[in-house]
Amino acid sequence: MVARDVLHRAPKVLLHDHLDGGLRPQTIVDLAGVIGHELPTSDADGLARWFAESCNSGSLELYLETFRHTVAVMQTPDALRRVAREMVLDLAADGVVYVESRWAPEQHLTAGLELDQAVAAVRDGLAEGMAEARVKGTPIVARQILTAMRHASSAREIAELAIRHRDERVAGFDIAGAEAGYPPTRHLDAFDYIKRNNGYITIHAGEAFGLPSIWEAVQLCGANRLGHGVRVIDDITISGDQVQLGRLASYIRNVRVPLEMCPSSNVQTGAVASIADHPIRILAQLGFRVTVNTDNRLMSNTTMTREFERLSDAFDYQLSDIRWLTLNAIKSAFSPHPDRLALIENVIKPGYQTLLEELDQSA
Ligand SMILES: O=c1[nH]cnc2c1ncn2[C@@H]1O[C@H](CO)[C@@H](O)[C@H]1O
Ligand SMILES: [Zn+2]
Repeated sequence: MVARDVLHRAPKVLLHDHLDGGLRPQTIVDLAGVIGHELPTSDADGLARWFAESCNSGSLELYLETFRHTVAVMQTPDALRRVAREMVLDLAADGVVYVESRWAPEQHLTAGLELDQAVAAVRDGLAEGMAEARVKGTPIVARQILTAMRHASSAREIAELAIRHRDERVAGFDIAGAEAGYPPTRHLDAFDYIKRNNGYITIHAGEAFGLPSIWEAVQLCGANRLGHGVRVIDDITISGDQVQLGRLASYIRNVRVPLEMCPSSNVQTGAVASIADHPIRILAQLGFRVTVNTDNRLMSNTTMTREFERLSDAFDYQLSDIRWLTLNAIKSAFSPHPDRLALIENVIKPGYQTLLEELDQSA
C-alpha cells in the first residue's frame, strides 16, 4: 500500500472529470444565493454530504438527478469561469499535472447564454486557473471536452462546436447521460462529423449497459477512448488460471483503446459491487490500456489521490503501479504527441523517480 502523502505528491493525469460534478460546495451555495436557486441545504458541509449520500443509490439515473443543482448555478459566464478556475486550482493542489474536464454546453443556456460564449467562459476560467497554479508552484495543463447529452438531439451541434473551438483548449467530444435506451449510434452524424474533421472522440459506454454499447462506441462511432468501459469484462471468461478474451475484448486490448475507469463512481451507480470487485485489477493484469479517474469529485466525495488510495488499499498497488496507470493516462490524452512526450519526460518520470528513490532510502 502506498501512503496518502506519497500519492498526493505523485504527478497525476486526469482524463475523465465532469466540470459540473466537481464544484466546491461553498461555491454552489454562493452562486445559488445570487440567482435564488433553492438547494437541499445552504450549509456547505451539509450540501457535500447530501450529494455524496444521494449518489449512493446504485442507479445511474438517480445519480444523474443531483446534477440539477450544479448545472442550475452554472448559467452565466462569471459562474462558468469561476467553476472552471476553481476546478483547475483544486486539481493542481491535488498533484494533477494534466486534466481534460468535460461538461455539456447545451445544459448551460437557460439564462440566455450562447453555446460559443459558454465555451469561451470555461476557456477563460481554465486559463486563469493555470496561470494561478503556475505562480503557486503547481503547474497544470487544463483542457476541456465538450459533451452532448445522449437523450437529447443536440449532438451534431455540439460536435461542430467542439471542432470550431479545437484550437482554444477544446480537446475532444463526448456523449454522457443515461446509457440504457440511448445507444451511441443515435448520434452517428455527430461522430461522423468529428471523424471527418480529424477530431477526437470519447464515449461513455459500458457503464450502465453492456457489450453492445461498447461495440457500437468503438466499431460504429469511432471512439478513441471509452468512458468507464467496465463491462468489457463481460467479454472475458476466466476459469481457474485460464483466461479467454472474446473478439471485442481482444480488439480493445490489441488496438490499445484507453479505458477511463472511475472506481468510486462505478460503485455508487452500481456498475460494480465494491472497489475490491472492480474489474480494473484483472484488466490491468491482462494489459488493457487502463486509466484511473474521478468522474465526479463532488458526487463521489473524492480526488485523484483518494481514488489511487482506494485502489492501493484494495489491491496492494505499489507506486510503480500508480506510475504505470499515470503513463497510460498521459499516453491516451487528446493533446499533441510532442506535448505528451514533454510531460512524460520532464514531469511525470522525474516526479516518480524522486518518490521511488525516497521510498528506497526509507526502506
Ligand atoms: O458517470 C456518468 N455517466 C453518464 N453521464 C454522466 C456521468 N457523470 C456525469 N454525467 C453527465 O454528464 C453531464 C455533463 O458533464 C452531467 O450533467 C451529467 O448529467
Ligand atoms: Zn463520466
